[in-house]
Amino acid sequence: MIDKNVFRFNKIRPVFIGLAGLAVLQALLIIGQAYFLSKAISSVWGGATVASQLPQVALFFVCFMMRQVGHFIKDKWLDGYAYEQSKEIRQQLLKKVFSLGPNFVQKEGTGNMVTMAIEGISQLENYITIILPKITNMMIVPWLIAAFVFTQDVRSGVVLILVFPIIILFMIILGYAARAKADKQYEGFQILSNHFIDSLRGLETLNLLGLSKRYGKNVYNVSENYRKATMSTLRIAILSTFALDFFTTLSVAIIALFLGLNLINGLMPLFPALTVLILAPDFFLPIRDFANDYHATLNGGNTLKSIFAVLDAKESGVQEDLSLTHQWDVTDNLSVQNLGASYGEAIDLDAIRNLDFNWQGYGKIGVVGRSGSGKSTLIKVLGGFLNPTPESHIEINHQELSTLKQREWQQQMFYIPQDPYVFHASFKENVAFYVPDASEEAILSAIAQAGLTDLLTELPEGLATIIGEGGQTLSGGQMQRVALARAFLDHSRKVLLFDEPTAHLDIETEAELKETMLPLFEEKLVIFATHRLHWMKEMDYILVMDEGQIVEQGTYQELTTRNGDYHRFASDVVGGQVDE
Ligand SMILES: Nc1ncnc2c1ncn2[C@@H]1O[C@H](COP(=O)(O)OP(=O)(O)OP(=O)(O)O)[C@@H](O)[C@H]1O
Repeated sequence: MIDKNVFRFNKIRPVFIGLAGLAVLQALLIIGQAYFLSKAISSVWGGATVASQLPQVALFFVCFMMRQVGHFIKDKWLDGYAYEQSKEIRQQLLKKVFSLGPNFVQKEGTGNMVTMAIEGISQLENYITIILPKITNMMIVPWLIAAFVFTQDVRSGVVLILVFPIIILFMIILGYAARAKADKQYEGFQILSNHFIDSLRGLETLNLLGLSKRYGKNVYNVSENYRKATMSTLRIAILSTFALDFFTTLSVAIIALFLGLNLINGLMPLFPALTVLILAPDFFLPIRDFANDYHATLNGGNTLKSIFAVLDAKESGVQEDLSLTHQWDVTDNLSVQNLGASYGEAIDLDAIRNLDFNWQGYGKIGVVGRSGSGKSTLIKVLGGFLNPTPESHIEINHQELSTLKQREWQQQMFYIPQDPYVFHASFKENVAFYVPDASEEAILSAIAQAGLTDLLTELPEGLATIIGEGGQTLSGGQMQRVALARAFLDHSRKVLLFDEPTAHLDIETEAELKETMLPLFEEKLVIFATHRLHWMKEMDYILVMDEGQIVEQGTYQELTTRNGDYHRFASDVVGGQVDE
């Protein structure tokens, strides 16, 4: 009934103890209410004056008011707790997603992760504020009421105790059916989220290909499936509410019948009969309350399970403490042997394998190869965004590492992917991303070096213009130049990993930028993956990749004089066989 993941919330024990205390108090107040009300009515019935019963009526009101105050305090307290917990879990979730990296998000689906962090967390709040108190009430309140009823009329107590397990049994049977439906509904929800984000991202492509209508139909079908799954879960939820209402009303009616017959036959005085009759609906109230939100319990349970599954996801690759306390310099050494990596266990062939190379100090290493040869994968492994296979050997300054996901390494590294991300923030903030306290003068100079001055003059609010999604949109080439401007601004990072940093630029623009980029490469370790061979002349060393392996390596001189893979690749490029 209670999802065991709940016990992983912070400070949940005191919460359960508090809820249990409040449930006991509530049960006592319910009993008090019934007791004083029946006392007053039965005394007036027995001939006492109304005035003489005023103290009983006042006590009834005190119990009634205290119940309401109890509810209010409980709601306030749980709201605060739920808010704190959801904030904490959201932070943990984001931290975990960051450390699991982009491949994990890609595998799980961006839409799914977004809805989990937003909608999922609000369901979790719901679970804490609504479901937990209802479950605790259900476990405590009926038993205290039943105990009191036994002191008044044993037969009524027996009826209550007999009906309770029948209702629970019914709930379990319906619960099993509802769980299967709720699981299906949750799965549908995840598919819908992924489909929706996917279609928003691909809107431009779909429009261009004239497929937006067909794809729209696809989203419609997925949402229809989700609607059907929701309706089917609701059907079971409504059925269970109806069944519970039916049984509880029937039980109250049976008790009323017994009490009525006893009263008519003079076997029982009015006071206990009235008290039991007032208490009987309150005995069933917690279970009815819970049943009304049973559907939300299942959803909350599913969300908890998926959130904690992400939090428990194993981060492959242990974080050894890399002892690199200074910025990369001429004395430092990077060596990889038998390096391999894959994107998932299901994929048979590793995206890269058996890579060996060794580098000391500064220098420019070019990585070339056909599309799909593994250049980006190598850069991702070197950047620590993708873990290598367990057979790989990586060493920095002869320190063996199982992954390059090392804070000390990543903090001195600068990475430009094929499609750099521009955040929804001002132009200035985007450029000063790595150096937030850079002076305006330095930012303007970096912008000029990246060839973005023209864009800046066109932006309505200059440096303060919001760019990125929801702001001024930039072209692929402009985004790459923003990423380059970030690199021009940050002189402290000595390791540059570039994955086709100029892929979205035309040849003329690239030639212009190349002049400003080359000085940036001085006194740095640069690993530069590209299709465009003219960069290779500037490189100190070249790795030629094909089908996930380094097929040739050496200096530009060596490779151009040798009639090897580089030569063949270069002639294919010149001959137009390779898409540049
Ligand atoms: N996210 C991913 N999930 C699964 N497989 C992938 C993923 N990214 C790349 N691959 C596969 O890994 C192999 C190497 O791809 P990679 O992107 O490293 O090549 P590349 O040389 O950088 O190509 P390009 O120049 O087109 O970017 C390819 O077979 C590709 O299909």
